[in-house]
This record gives sequence, structure tokens and C-alpha cells, in this order.
Amino acid sequence: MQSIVKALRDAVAETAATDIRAAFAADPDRFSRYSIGLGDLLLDFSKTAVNPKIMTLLAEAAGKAGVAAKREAMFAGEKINLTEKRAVLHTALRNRANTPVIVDGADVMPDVNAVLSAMGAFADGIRSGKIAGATGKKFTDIVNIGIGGSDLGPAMTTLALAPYHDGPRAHYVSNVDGAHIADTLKLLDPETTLFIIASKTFTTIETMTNAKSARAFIADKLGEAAVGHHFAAVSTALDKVAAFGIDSARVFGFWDWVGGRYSIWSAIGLPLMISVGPENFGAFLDGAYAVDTHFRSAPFEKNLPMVLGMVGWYQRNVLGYTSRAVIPYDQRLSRFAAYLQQLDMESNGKGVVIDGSPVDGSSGPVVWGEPGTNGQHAFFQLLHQGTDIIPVEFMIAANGFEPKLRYQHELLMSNCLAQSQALLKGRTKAEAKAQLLAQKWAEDEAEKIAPHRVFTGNRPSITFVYDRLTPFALGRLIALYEHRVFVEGVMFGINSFDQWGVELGKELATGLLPVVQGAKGTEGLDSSTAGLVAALKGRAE
Ligand SMILES: O=P(O)(O)OC[C@H]1O[C@H](O)[C@H](O)[C@@H](O)[C@@H]1O
Repeated sequence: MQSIVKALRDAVAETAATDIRAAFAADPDRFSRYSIGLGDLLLDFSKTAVNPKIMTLLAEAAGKAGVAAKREAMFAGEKINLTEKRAVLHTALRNRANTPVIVDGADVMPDVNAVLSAMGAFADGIRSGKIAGATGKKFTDIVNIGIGGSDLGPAMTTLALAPYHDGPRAHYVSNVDGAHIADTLKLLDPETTLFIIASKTFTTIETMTNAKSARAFIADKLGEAAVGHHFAAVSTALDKVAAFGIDSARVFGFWDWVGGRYSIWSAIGLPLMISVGPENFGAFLDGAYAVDTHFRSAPFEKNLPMVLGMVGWYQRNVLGYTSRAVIPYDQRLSRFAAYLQQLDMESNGKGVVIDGSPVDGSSGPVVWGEPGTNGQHAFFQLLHQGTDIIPVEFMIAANGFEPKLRYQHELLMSNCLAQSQALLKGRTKAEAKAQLLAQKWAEDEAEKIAPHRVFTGNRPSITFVYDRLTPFALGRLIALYEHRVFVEGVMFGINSFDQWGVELGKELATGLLPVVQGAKGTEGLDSSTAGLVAALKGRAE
């Protein structure tokens, strides 16, 4: 891969690829050349440092790394998650064609369909009031207790699809900090609250601890016998769920071939389904399926996940950009960056390639972001004038859900476009000075102040445009990013589907609990950790 990285670096230098402004000036067709679509979704990557030579080399790099063959291995259920010896089949969960998907000699689709229809029946029952609380009252609130992949997906999507929300209110408790569950329960009536305990492993300490607090909330107010009416669970570990005491009729399973951060399409999506109804949940799956089909069939230069992934890899590994900002101009996508942080950074933040040797070059970038326009009034300063180049990914719908507030949507759209335009265009010192002079600044002062008002420009961005944030559009957007992570992971040569990097901290926390509780001393700890334990103890009331 290093030879192609070198070829790309040479091409960047020879073609002055990072002078994106000049590329626009030289080519009036640049937008149509470097924007591609899928249905109403448009991906404009013309404001990145690509040109014909770079695109040819990126296609060659993808070919050399075997991206297409590895993609097919994933879809076919091969055990590409080698360190956990598992298949990677979140795509089977939205395989709307229902074609067989074989794992260990058996088709997984009958099980996938059975869980989906059980979820649908349960969601309908909760929504209609047919399934009610212990005192016969209809559920007005559901509380999902989960963390990581068992929280971020449903929490992000429930917020994103608020206009479709006609079921009970949905709340999400994830943090082991008692403040989270306490603040949530304060608002709720136990008689009308349903808890969904979501955990792939059903061992995660945060979730198990919050689940016990929720259990006490019901048992204390309504009695032990009421507990069964107020709990449901989602997990791959059905034996552990049974041990917790949740009735098997209210347990929705999934499988070890669904990674936590890829599980929104599984029963982990139950709170979303209860919120927006099974039909809208189906449309959400349809959107993802449309991307799956496209990813497998579209030619490289028209393939959205391929292009997004290869441009991302190029920006990270060839151009050396260390982070990327995801800025939806869509308030309802305000948790999208948090969701992508797990999807991308837990998948591609790795130090070794598949054979265990160190990554040659870089692996995944830091992913971060906040919705626009808010980000503009906070950290955009650094995006425009900071010393690091940070590629930005904008997203904007042509239509909101508030026709009476169309003017606000027009402001939103113009701000989104203005930001990518400003990043590209910049402002020269001469322009800055001329502006100051026009504002009647003295010549010598204008000369001194002008550098502060210079924008280098040529800062890359990608923009997504879509009709409206429907369930279908949301499913499509998430699946697009999932496959982008896949493409980049193949290019980095890593296993995107394990997460060993989260384990050490968990092990150490288990060891530190008795120290924090005072049952064990601080001997053997480094002096910082021992000092911090003492500082906390010294302040405990
Ligand atoms: O669903 P669970 O088994 O409770 O896991 C919840 C989360 O915690 C783990 O530490 C992993 O890092 C995540 O990938 C996972 O989504």
C-alpha cells in the first residue's frame, strides 16, 4: 500500500491537488464531475482535493486492497471478524429481499424475520394499550437502559425521527452515574412506565446497575409482582436475561454476528419502533437496504460508500488530516456525531493490522461534530483559521417538517452553503485590507489588522443534500456511513469489527472499585492514581 500512497502523494504535488479553489476556476464542470447521487440523496465531494489523476489512483488503491472482494465476503456471512471468529451481518437485518444468508450452514433470515415480527406485535401492543402496566394503565413512557451500541443508535434515531413520533415518550439512560437514572425517573410515573433493558452481552456493569435501580423503582411503588409487566429486554444472551427475571415472551434476541455499534437494525431498535411504529421502522430498514444494494452494484466512481470511504482514507493517510468534523444542518441529527464516534472510532481506531503487526501509516481519524448553525458560533473559528486542516462533512435537507417556519429553513440552508463556500474561498490579505479601508481604517492600521482577517481557504468539505429526513433517508444515511467505515477499515488493513481497546479500562475499574470503597488499600498503584483515590476519599461526605 505504501507504493500507492507514495504515488498519490506525488500526484498531489504534481497536480497541486490541494488548491481546490484553482481546480474550480479551471473546470466549470467540477461540481457535476464530483457529485454523485442515490435517489434524492446527493453527495457533493467537489470541494475536496480530488482530480482525475487522484480518482484513478484511489480506484487503483481500492482494487489493490481488495475492497470489493472483502465487501462480498462480509455480505456472504464469512467470518471476517477474525479476532472474535464471527461473521459481520448487520446487512442481513435489513435484507428486504429476504434472500438466504448462510452462517455455519444455516440461513439466518427465518430468525431475523421472526424477531422482527415479534417486535412489531409487541410495539403495536404497547402503542395501542393492549399491552399495559400492572395496574392496567396504558404506557405513556418507555425507558431504554443500555450503553454504547445499545443506547446511541436508538437514542440518536428516536431524536432524528421526532416528526414521526406518535407512540409513548422515549427516554434513554446509559451512564452509570446515578444522576442519569435519577433525573429520568423523577419525571415518570411507575404505573405508566415500561423499561427496556438493552445489552448485547447482558453483563455490562452500567446497564446491569441501572436495570437494578429501575427494578427497585417499580417494585418499591407497585410491588414485586408488578415487575414482570414493566420490563422487556433485548440481548444475545437469553440465558442471562432469564436469570435477571424477565419473562421470555418479552425478550427480543439478536445474534453474535451483529456488532453493538451496528445493531440499530436489530431488536436494539425496539424503542425506535415503539416510538414511530413498525411501518416507519420498516421504511428505515428499506433505506439501509437501498444503500446495501447500491454499495454492491454501483461502479466505483458512482458508488457513494466507496467514494466517501476512499476520499476519507486519502484525507487521513495521504494528506495526513487527523480529524474530521460532521456537521448536520439538522437539529434532529444533533446526536449523529456522537453515534458516528462509536461507529467510526470504535471500528477503526486500531493500532495493528489483521496479522497483528503495526498499522502501516495511520488508522481512523478523530470524528467529532455538533449541529449547524450552533457550531458556527463556537468552534468554526478553528475550522476557518486554525493551523490544522479539518475536513468537514455537512448535511442538509431541502425541506424541514415545519412549513410555517420555511424562512428559518431558508436561513439554515444558506448558512450551510455559506460555510462550505467560506472554507473553500477564504479571503486574501489584499481583500481583507481593502475591506478595512472601505470601513475607513487608517492605512497603517489596516495593514496591521488585515492578517488577522485572512482566511487561507482551500479547506475541504463534503456536503450531503436530501429531500427530507424521513425514516428511509435516515436509514440510508446511517448505512452509508457504516459502509464508509468498512471501506476505510479495509484500506487501513485492520479488523473494524472488534473493540479490544475498551477492555483494559473495564478491567482496571473492577480492580479499583474495592479501593474506592475502602475495602482495599492503594499499595502497588502508581502515585497519581493513589493520590487521586486519597483526594476523593478526603473529600467524601
Ligand atoms: O450491549 P452491551 O453488551 O451492553 O455493550 C455495550 C457497549 O459496551 C462495550 O464496552 C463496547 O465497547 C460497545 O461496543 C458496546 O456497544
